[in-house]
Amino acid sequence: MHLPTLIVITLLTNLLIGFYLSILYRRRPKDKCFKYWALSCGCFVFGISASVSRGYDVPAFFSFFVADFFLIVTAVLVLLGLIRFSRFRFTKAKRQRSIAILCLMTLALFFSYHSPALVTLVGSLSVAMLFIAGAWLIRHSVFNEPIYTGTLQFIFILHSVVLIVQAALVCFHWDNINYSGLPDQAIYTLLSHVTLTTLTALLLPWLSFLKLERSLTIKSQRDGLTKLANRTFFFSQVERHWLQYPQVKVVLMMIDIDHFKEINDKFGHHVGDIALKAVADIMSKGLRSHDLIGRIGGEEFAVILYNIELDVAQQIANRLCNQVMKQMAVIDGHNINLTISIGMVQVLPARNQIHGAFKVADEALYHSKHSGRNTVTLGQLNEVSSE
Ligand SMILES: Nc1nc2c(ncn2[C@@H]2O[C@H](COP(=O)(O)OP(=O)(O)OP(=O)(O)O)[C@@H](O)[C@H]2O)c(=O)[nH]1
Repeated sequence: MHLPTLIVITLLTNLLIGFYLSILYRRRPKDKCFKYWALSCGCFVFGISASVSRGYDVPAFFSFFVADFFLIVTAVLVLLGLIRFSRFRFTKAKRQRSIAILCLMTLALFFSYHSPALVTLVGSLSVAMLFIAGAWLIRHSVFNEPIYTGTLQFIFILHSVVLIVQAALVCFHWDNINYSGLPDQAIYTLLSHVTLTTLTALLLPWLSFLKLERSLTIKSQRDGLTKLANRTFFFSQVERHWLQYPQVKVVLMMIDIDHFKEINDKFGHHVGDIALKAVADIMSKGLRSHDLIGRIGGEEFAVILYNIELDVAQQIANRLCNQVMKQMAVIDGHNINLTISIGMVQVLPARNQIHGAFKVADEALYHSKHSGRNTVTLGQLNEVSSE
């Protein structure tokens, strides 16, 4: 492809992506990553435009030092955006070390711009190093989209390889490099460099949309106060599991806080909320990570214990009652003496007992309430028996 045309297309694409990212940043100023990535597109356009001037009668300070400096800043801004995006812990020590390395790169660039070969070597290796750091950063950050982060990591590594090849070509043709630019062979590495930068600029906003979509999905599935599954999500998960694993025995527990209205009336809703969160915490910590816990009403919870024997489930239910009684005696300085009542039933999903199971567990819970509360009642499909 005709090089000037490709460069013009790349510059225009980067300008458009930069403009788009700046609009995103204006709409969501909390997401600082967009600001850094928008600025990085701008710096890239400026850096490449400055380096294009190498074929003309432009001072080497501008066409080499300024151009390569802006390309280094481009990579730095991409990394800063990634740090913001992934909430990577960028400690003070790491920040100081990074600033020191950047100062060294700038100094090396400044002292080498009188030699076209040396400045190109320093510029290429600096940007390659920054992209290796980017790949490392992606690897050590908590991203939830393995395919896209894998692609991004691959692009970063490929980018570093391309720049290292460019540096090698410079070493190889050291004496042929003059102020009008790189040797012919390096044109391909330059092309790869601009293409990979454009790909990165395209992938980054895409990644952030996936992240936003995921966080909205999680919000729609969770109860805002306790962070447990909300009613809709809980029942959809139960149905899904019931259909997917019809042979797995499960135990369903319905859990209700005793005399919760009195706690609200006596101590206020604020204390009631703290108590709800504390009960949810006790359940989350006391159950296995694959069990499903949901807040299905104001002070009512439901739990599905998967693949469990009935006697073990009963022990767990009794333990929960005891833990709540002991740990919830005093909340926020008030003696609230909170307890819970539990109704439970064992179900074999294959027998299509879902709806009946909730009814029986509810009846068992009702039985617990009427037998003095702070107790567990085991229901059986078609009959209810107190423990
Ligand atoms: N603080 C707080 N209270 C809530 C919330 N959701 C529901 N409630 C309260 O929970 C109380 C439930 O009261 P009831 O249904 O009478 O039940 P109870 O007082 O626990 O009595 P028993 O269940 O019979 O032991 C009501 O006062 C609701 O206002 C919430 O998110 N926060």
